Order: sequence, then structure tokens, then C-alpha cells
Amino acid sequence: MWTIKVPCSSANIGPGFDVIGLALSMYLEIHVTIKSDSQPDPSSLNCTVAYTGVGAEDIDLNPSNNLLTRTALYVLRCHNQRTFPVGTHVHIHNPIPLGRGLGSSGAAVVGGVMLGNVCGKLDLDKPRLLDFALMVERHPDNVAAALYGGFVGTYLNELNPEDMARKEVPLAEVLPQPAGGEDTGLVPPIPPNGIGHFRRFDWAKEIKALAIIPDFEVSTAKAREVLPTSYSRKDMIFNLQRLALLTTVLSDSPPNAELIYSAMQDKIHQPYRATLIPGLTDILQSVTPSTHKGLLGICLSGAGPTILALATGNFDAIAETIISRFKQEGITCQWKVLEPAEDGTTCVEEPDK
Ligand SMILES: Nc1ncnc2c1ncn2[C@@H]1O[C@H](COP(=O)(O)OP(=O)(O)OP(=O)(O)O)[C@@H](O)[C@H]1O
Ligand SMILES: N[C@@H](CCO)C(=O)O
Repeated sequence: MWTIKVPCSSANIGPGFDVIGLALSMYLEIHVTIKSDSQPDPSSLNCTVAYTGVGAEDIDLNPSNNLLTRTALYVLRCHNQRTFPVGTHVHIHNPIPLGRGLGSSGAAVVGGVMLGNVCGKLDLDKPRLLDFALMVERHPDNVAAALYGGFVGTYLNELNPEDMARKEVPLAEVLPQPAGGEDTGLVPPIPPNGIGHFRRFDWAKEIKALAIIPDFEVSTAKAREVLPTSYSRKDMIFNLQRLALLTTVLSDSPPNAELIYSAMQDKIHQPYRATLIPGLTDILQSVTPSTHKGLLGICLSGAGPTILALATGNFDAIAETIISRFKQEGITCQWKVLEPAEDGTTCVEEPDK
């Protein structure tokens, strides 16, 4: 039996759109058992799936449709294994809210790649696992943070023009088979080596991440559709100047609230996403280190709608202000204090129960 744990993540941290990611201490857990004395069952690809946790009513348990097991199947098929090993059972326990900007899909994809690695006894290293994950979810900020842990900066290699033009490579393309359809026997496209690169930054131990999670979903795809396709030089310089400071000021101990607050300002995604998230602009402008002791900086988490407030304390009061502002828009929220997840994805073999 194996237990795979994948942290959630918050992408962007203000100005680092599609670049910066922070792995946080809420974990997708995948429990894998393989009973090899079972009967082969080609109709289920030899795999049964159970799911507990958030959004259970919406998650497809068919292993050829479920994002996590389908990603695992992609990895297996790239290694000429057409199905899961006979008698595979995957229990997914997921506390990461779906479509809220906390990297639920990145965690599922990274978990799926690790699942494929374990089931196929492939022994792939993390750089290669990153390549596979990026073929399915081309957001290195979430995916590298979830896989490696901590506070990371990432970039993608320049791909060929056709691949560059695609924002994401849908699983339907990497696994050339209609979901639930007949196995065509085709080998899916093998990822090039070294698609994505990352670098870990230090993080000051005093800084915690307060996540205020509204009770509605914003799909990443929708939150990218509202963004412009080009930006003014002025806005790009605004973000680059702040991003250049951000990675250093978040490692300074003790943290400097004034510097962090200004280094977390953004002009290239948050203002546009405010159209999807009532109250966002007001929250980002009105919750500051001068109004709330302990607050260091505030941003939209990933594609939203979660708000991420970095703070050293006073979490209740900061959360209460943001929750009451959302309440004026008829939106309820939950909140959690999270810490950087330093270890990233782990996979531990345990004796069968
Ligand atoms: N554990 C899981 N198992 C299967 N599917 C999942 C799982 N987690 C997420 N998903 C799929 O991913 C979708 C959410 O992905 P989306 O990219 O829109 O948001 P997110 O990853 O939560 O946020 P963000 O990318 O902004 O951090 C869900 O609606 C679901 O289809
Ligand atoms: N950087 C991406 C992360 C979403 O997963 C975005 O903000 O759209």
C-alpha cells in the first residue's frame, strides 16, 4: 500500500502571474492498494476509484475520466503499460476546495503522475514527473510548487510555435482515446525533457498564509478568458518591478510589512478578474498593514476566488473583515491559516492493513 500526499498551492502571489507558486499545508491524499491475486477487469482498466472529501458529488469515479487516474494512465501508456496493474484500488481523499484558486487541479495532476509512477514501478525522478504533469496542466506555478514544495519561481521552455499557441494541453490530446472509449492502442505523445524549470526561494518562518475561501467556484479557464491578450509597457514594468523585490522580501526576517504589501501589488490579472469576484478590488485596497496589525500583504490566490492574506498574526480580525465584505455581496466564506508545505509531494510505502 502506498500513500501519496500532494499539497495545495497558491499561484501568482500578486505580481508573479504564471511564475510564482507557494505550496501550502492542506494535502490531497491518495491511498493505493494493489491486490495482484484479483481477477483482471479490462472494462475498468483494472482500477477502482473511491473519493472522499470536498465536491464528492461532482467527481467522476470512472478511472478513464477522473483527472487523477486519467493522468496516471497517461504516464503508464507512455511506458507501454495499457492499464493499471490487476487489482488496483485508489482511494482519493481531497480537502482542497475545487475551483477556488488553491491548485486543486494541479494537485490532482501531480498526484496522478505520482500514481502512474508507483503503479508502473517506473522510478521516474521529480524533474521527469514535472514534465509529465506539465503536459496535462501547463501551469508551472501550481504544478512545481505542489511537486517540489515551498515557495518557487518557475518558467517554461520555449516550445515549438504550435505548442506555445496552446494555453493548456487537454488530457484528451495527451491520451488519444475518447474518455471511456475503446483503447486505440496508440502511444500518447511522450513529454519532451525539461519542459519546465523552477527555483526555490527562502520563506521567512514568521509568515503564515491566511486563505479566505468564498463558497463559489471560478474555473481557471474562465478566469483566463477575462484577461487581455496584450498589456501596456507601463503595466508590465509595474509588475516586473514588484516581482523583482517580492521573492527577497518574503525571505527577510523579521518581515517588512510596508515592502511586502507594495511588492504584492499587481496590474495584469487581479483588476480583470474583479469582474468575476464581487468585492475583490475593495478588499485588496482596503485591507492593509495600517488597517490590520500583523498583515503583510494581500492578493488573489491563483485564479481565485480565494483571497490570500500573508500575515504574522491577528488572523481572526483580518479574516472577519474580508468575510464581512464578501457578506455584503451575499457570499459566505470559510477560512484557514496555512503554512508553506516544504516537502512537496511525498510517496510512502506502508504495509497492507
Ligand atoms: N482530486 C481531484 N480529482 C479529480 N478531479 C479533480 C480533483 N481536484 C480537482 N479536480 C478537477 O479540477 C477542477 C478545478 O480546476 P481549476 O483549475 O478550475 O481550479 P483550481 O485548480 O482549484 O484553482 P487554481 O488553478 O486557480 O489554483 C475541478 O472542477 C475538477 O474537475
Ligand atoms: N497562474 C495561473 C494559475 C491558475 O492555476 C492563473 O492565475 O491563471
